[in-house]
Amino acid sequence: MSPSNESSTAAAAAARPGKVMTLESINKRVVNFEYAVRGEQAIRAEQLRKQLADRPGSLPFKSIVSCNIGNPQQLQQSPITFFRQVSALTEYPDLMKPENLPMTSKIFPSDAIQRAKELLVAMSGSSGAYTHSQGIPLVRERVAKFIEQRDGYPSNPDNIFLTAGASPGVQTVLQTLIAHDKVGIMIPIPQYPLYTASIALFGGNAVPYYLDEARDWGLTVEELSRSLAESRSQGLDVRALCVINPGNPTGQCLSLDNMRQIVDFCHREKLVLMADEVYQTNIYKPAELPFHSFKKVLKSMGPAYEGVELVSFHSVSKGTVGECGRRGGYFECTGIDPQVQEMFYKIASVSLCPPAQGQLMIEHMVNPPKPGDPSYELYAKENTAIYGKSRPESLRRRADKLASAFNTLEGVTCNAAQGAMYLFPRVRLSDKAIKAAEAAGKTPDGFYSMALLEATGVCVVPGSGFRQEKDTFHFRSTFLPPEEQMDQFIASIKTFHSEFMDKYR
Ligand SMILES: Cc1ncc(COP(=O)(O)O)c(CN[C@@H]2CONC2=O)c1O
Repeated sequence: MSPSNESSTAAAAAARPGKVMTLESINKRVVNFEYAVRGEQAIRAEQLRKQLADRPGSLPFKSIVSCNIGNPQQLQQSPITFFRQVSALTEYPDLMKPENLPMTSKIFPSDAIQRAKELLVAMSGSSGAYTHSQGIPLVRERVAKFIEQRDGYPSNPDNIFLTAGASPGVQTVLQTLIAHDKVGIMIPIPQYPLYTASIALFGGNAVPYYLDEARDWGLTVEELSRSLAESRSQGLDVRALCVINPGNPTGQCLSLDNMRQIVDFCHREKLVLMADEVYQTNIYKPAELPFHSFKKVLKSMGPAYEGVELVSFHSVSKGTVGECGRRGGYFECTGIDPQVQEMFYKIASVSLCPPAQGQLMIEHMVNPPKPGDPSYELYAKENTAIYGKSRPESLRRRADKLASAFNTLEGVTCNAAQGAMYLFPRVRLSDKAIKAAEAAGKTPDGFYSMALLEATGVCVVPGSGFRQEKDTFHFRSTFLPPEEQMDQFIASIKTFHSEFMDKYR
């Protein structure tokens, strides 16, 4: 190394005596963004889970109940058998070799074997191979067919991008939209923190519009207009409106009229509509509030709305599939400039491809066994057990039972869940509790949620993690614990709440 290089190296080392990467030196956006669903409570819950494993009986409860995350299979929701049979066969194709088929056919139904063979061909022979960056063409064709059958309007596989869950799809679109630091993205409050976290990471501005708790978390165009006018008056270049339907954390479902108003609003105000529809099969009032996709609503409004730019997101993480860890999702582009779609493809190609097994799970979700297939009877039974159509289904019962229990608690009100998998009760806390929270350096609902965890093992997410009306306090809980555990789960919350309220009167 030449003397001048040596001196520059020494100077560089002297200028930075410690680590290259420190909280002071790394990207401030990374330091500053927050994602509450796996925040302080979740981290503490894992510590307590480990303590219980290492020292059983050392805590006032026997187990941690993770109600902080919509993770159905962590709370004993069983996977759909057919989906796992196909996954197993695609992961170990030797099972389908002629010499093994007599044994395999005793365990795997013929339609699972046939589906696995078909999908292996679509994946150039192995689930270990990279796939097309936009996703396996056959799977995208099946997603398009599912969308056509659901909505009654054409869908083009070339406008569909398979992703490692809906999250990276949302991030791809936000990253593409946020071209400078004055870009605004409208998000609901309360909101799922994927949006605020991603907007912050990409250097944009979250533009809040408030859902109305008194009206079942209703969304009004008046509020959208207020929020948009205010942010534009502040010089923001507002480019998109994010809608989560059914809502997370609030569980509301939009009416058809409300959806038409939202599409018209985006049309008038030239906003990209980002429709997060990952809970589209978690619908608990199908008669009064069935799910309508924004794709269908937009197309039903006729040629005057052809120019509206819509991106719709779906996932295998929710509904009766609940395969969160497999990382499967997709987004469909409607009215998006083809050259911009090429940019989405370019972003996707940097990560090479979404997980193959995640893509296969998408195929199973949109193309499950049909009546007459050997696996249909079992599929229909399993699907009904989790989310029946003809009777009050399990998830719906749990949602109503837990909401009713919350509404019996002193100072608590809770809207019923119309969809999704969460309840978002409001807790009215005493000044004494609020002061104790401040003294502990926590938000009031963070203080309450942590006390709940320490006393009962129930892990929820403080409402502050989703943002909320000023001076209101909430927490978000899933209603996923198995029905047979619900009574004990509710009893522990009731006991805790009564003791907490007495302590801080
Ligand atoms: C509204 C919404 N959109 C997107 C996602 C991302 O899903 P995938 O990336 O897994 O497809 C979630 C996940 N829900 C989180 C995870 O569990 N609890 C939550 O609130 C969500 O609630």
